[in-house]
Order: sequence, then C-alpha cells, then structure tokens
Amino acid sequence: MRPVGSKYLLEEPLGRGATGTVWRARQRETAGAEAAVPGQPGETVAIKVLKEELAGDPDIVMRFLRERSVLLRLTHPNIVRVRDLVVEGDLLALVMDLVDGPDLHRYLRENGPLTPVAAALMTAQIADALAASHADGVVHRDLKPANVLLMQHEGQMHPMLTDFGIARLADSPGLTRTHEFVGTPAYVAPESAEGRPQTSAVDIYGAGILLYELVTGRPPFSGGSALEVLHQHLSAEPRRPSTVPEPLWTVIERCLRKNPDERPSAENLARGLRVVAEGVGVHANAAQIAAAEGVGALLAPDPDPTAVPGVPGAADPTQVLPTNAPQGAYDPNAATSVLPHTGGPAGAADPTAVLPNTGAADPTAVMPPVPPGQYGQQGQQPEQPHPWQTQLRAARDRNDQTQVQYLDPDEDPLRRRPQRQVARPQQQPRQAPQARPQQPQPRGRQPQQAPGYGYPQQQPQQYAPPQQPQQPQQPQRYAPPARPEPQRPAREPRAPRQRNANPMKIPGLGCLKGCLFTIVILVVASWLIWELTPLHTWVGQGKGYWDQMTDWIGKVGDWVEKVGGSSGSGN
Ligand SMILES: Nc1ncnc2c1ncn2[C@@H]1O[C@H](COP(=O)(O)OP(=O)(O)OP(=O)(O)O)[C@@H](O)[C@H]1O
Repeated sequence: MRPVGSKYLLEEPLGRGATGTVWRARQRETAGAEAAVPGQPGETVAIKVLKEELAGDPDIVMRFLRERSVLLRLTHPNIVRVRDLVVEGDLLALVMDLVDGPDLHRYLRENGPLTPVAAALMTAQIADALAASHADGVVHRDLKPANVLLMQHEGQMHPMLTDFGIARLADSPGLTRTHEFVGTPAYVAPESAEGRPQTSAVDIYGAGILLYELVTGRPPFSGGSALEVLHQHLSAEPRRPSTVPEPLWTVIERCLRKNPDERPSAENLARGLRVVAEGVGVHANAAQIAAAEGVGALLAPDPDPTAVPGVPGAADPTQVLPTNAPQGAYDPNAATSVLPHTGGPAGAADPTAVLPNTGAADPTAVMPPVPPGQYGQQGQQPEQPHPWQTQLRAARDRNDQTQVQYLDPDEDPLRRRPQRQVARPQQQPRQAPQARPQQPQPRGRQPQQAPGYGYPQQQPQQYAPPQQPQQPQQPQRYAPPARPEPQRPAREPRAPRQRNANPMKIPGLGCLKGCLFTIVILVVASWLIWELTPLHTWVGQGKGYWDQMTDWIGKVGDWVEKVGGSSGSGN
C-alpha cells in the first residue's frame, strides 16, 4: 500500500485511463479543512492519480489548484463527488467517492442495449448532471459511457458522471503549441475535431452519441480509422435505426446537429427526454404520446452556453493562443487539449512516480510528443498512412481511453496548407504507444430494460420493430506513427522468385514424380511401337500388345514361383 499525502493509502488499482490510474484507497486520517469531505479514518475512497506527464507540468499544477474550488463544489446526485485534491511534490490526485458498480460501457457490453424508455431516462439523469455543471461554468468535454459509473443504491442503480474537469485540466492553454490531441474520436463534437471554439454544446453532442449508443449498442459513427470517424462527425448525417422511436430520434438528431447553436441546452434535453420516455412507454396515454411527438418544441438551444476556457474564440479572459498561431487564424490544433512532454528519456525513473511504469504493456500510455518535422517528406514511404491517421488510429472508435497525442500542424489535412519542402531534423526514437484491445460488441441482443435501475418496466408501444442484430465493429489495430527511414544504399532489384515445385518439402517427391513420368512415357512408347510396327508379327505370335504383355508378365510370374518353389524344396 502506498501513501498519497499523509491522509490516504492506495490499496489496489480499479482501472486505468489516459489521464491516470484510479485506485481503491483508504483514508488514514481525517482530511484537512481544504477538503470538501473530511472523511473518517478507515473510510474507503477512490483516488485518481494523474499521470506524471500531467503532474510534472507547472501549468497544469497551477490550473489544478485554480480549479480546485470548482471541482470540489461540483455536487449533484448524478456526479461522482470529488472529496479532496492532493498536490504533493510531483503527485496530483483527485480523491473521489468510491462508486460500487460497473461503468456504463461495461454494462452495455455485458447486457446489450437498453429499451428506448430506459435509455431516455438514463440520459435524462446524465443531462441533469450536465445542466448543473454547465450552470457552474464547467464543461465535461469527454462524455462517454466509460465516464458514467453505475452506482448501486438500495437495489437500484444510478448513473454517476465522473472525470469532470480532467479534460479541462489537461487543456493547459500555454501548451497548445505542442500540438497534441486529447479526445475520444467516437464522441468528439465536430467543433472540437475542427478546432473551433467549444462551449457546453460539446457535452450535448456527447450526450446525443451516448443516447444513440444506449439504444442501439453502438455509436453512430464508426470507421476503419479514428480519422475516418472524425470526418464523419464533420460531414456525415446520422440515420435513424428502425429500433429507435421517432420522438427519441428527434432528440438524438437535435443533439447531433453539426452547428452547436442548434443543440438543446442540457436542461431542455433532460426535460425532453422525460417527455419522450413517458410517450413511448406501453402505458402511455394519448396526451403523453402527443407530447412525445411534439418534443422538438421543447429542445430549445442554450441562449448563453458555457464557454470552454483556453480555446480560441471562447469568452474566457485567461485565454492564451498558441504562440505560433496568429490571432484569429484558423488553427485546428489550437483547440485541442494538450499534455506536455516530460522531456526525459523513455522509462526514466521518476522518484515521485506513483503509477508503476509498466512500459510497453501499459494501456494508459500517453503518446509522447514528437519533435516538429518528424513527419517530413524525406524518407517517408508513400504507402504509409497519414501521420494524423496513424496517431488517431490509436484512439479507438468506441469507448477508447482518452488519447493524448502529438499532432504536427504541417501534417494536419484539415489545414490544407501546401506542403513545404524544408529540411527536417532527425527524428528521436520514441516509445511505442499502446492501445488497449477493442472489446467485441454483443450481437443481436434484445434491448434491456435496465432492471434495478428504478425505471418503469415498460416496453415501447408503437415504436418497437424487431431488433436488428448489431454489426460488431471491426477491431482496429494500432499502427505506430510513420517513422522516417534511415538512409540506406539502394538495393539491387531482386530476381523474380522461382516457384517451388515441392512447396511441402516432401523428401524425394521430385525424384518419384520423375520416375513415374518416365515409366508412363516408356509404356506408351512401347505400346505404340508394338501396335504400329510389324514387331508383333516378327515375333510370330500376332498377339496384341496387351495380350503379349499379359503373357510375358504371367511367364515372369511362373518363373518367379518356380524359382521360389525350387529354393524352398532345396531347404
Ligand atoms: N469513483 C470511482 N469509483 C469506483 N471506480 C472508479 C471511479 N472512478 C473511476 N473508476 C474506475 O476506474 C476506471 C478508470 O477510470 P478512468 O476515468 O481513469 O478511465 P476511463 O474513463 O476508462 O478512460 P479515460 O480517462 O482515458 O477516458 C473506470 O472504468 C472505473 O471502472
């Protein structure tokens, strides 16, 4: 057990994410007055220990401290409470209430999609949490099922939103020059993907994706690569699956509008979803059905959305633009969340590290930044995937851990700048990033009513066509970023490969084949000679070839028998 500060002892890891590891921990002594919840000695808590990359950066530590009061006061029945923030040496940790239950991603994986009623009611509670946080000026920015924990309480389960402020902490504005990407592609709003100003509407977009996934078992946009998924967020229109009732689709479609100004406020979203839940249930009366059908009128946008600080265009006095971007210029990287490079060699021991350095096997590995110019044209193979593509491939399309990756602006396809022919510095060797393997999706499961969630056990009324089996998403393989090849002498062109006649390598097979072929040739040749020449008349018997052959074979047989018999009697 490792101490965290003087007040807590880490017991066992509960899970790992891109920004840190969550531990089950025990309180050693009552926390000081600065903690929101003093706690009792012996009490069990959850502690998220942020990665060294975060903890080692003074900008992030400052932000952590500055936001301490915001995170600590963010209380809501559907938000995992942050009890304390520990800053000690190079250690940053959030002490939270321990939630005894699975996260929503795991629940979906194990139980399949929810019914429209259950999905609407669960998302309504998440929207309640968002409304409270937006009112407090906090935008989540990484809303996804993995960040919703299901708390068991009196036989029921309640969704609890966690990881508030983590993306915000990582989004240190002074560091945007390092051009890294933070996000989970399947849930990223178009404006975030494009680097436009972000507001609380990004959380509404995330809620729309989550709602779609709750009711269908998969997010609306998927693709062969994370880049493809991001492009779909920017340009593809989601289609209504036949299992989604029309009123629920109205809500999803409004949340997924490309224009953030057209998305509903969190408060209106919660209200609209409860109306839909009533109207699509089996016990709905005519008035409730009519109200659900008119839900569009309830989904008014937020007239004053909460701006995400530190993003160009956001109404935030602390905003700092990247030093290499002119004010007002379009820079898709400027809005991305960033983490600093630790600067140390890979695997360098850090005495303050709390997380064990698991090296390549660590699925939470943060992609280390790459020196600018690494992805130059020199040495880059034409068939290699685009650097952006390879980087984002590591951020899987569904419920992946938040990825923090380097993005060179020169290589960003969205910038559409002409390629510059400049000499690039030599690339430093980098630690291979890891990505955790994709979990297979359940196939053909019937929607769950989420028993034990406190939802009415209703079945959808007129909006329940048979459930189509969901296609599992193709697991993506992580392709490491393209590396420039070292200069090598030009190779001699290879001689064309000879096909091997004996691919299975059976000894003597070639010889056997040759012998058989020769015997066949000899038999055919002798037959032709016998039949087509007067040989058989010269021999004086006038027999056909096969008769003569049978005679001779018989004679040889008799002779062998005789020889055998005489040698036997001799004995
Ligand atoms: N307060 C908590 N109580 C109990 N378990 C928790 C708590 N917070 C997180 N966990 C567990 O720890 C796991 C990791 O959480 P974390 O937020 O670091 O990762 P993530 O959300 O899956 O990934 P990422 O941070 O990369 O998006 C969660 O899946 C959950 O199982």
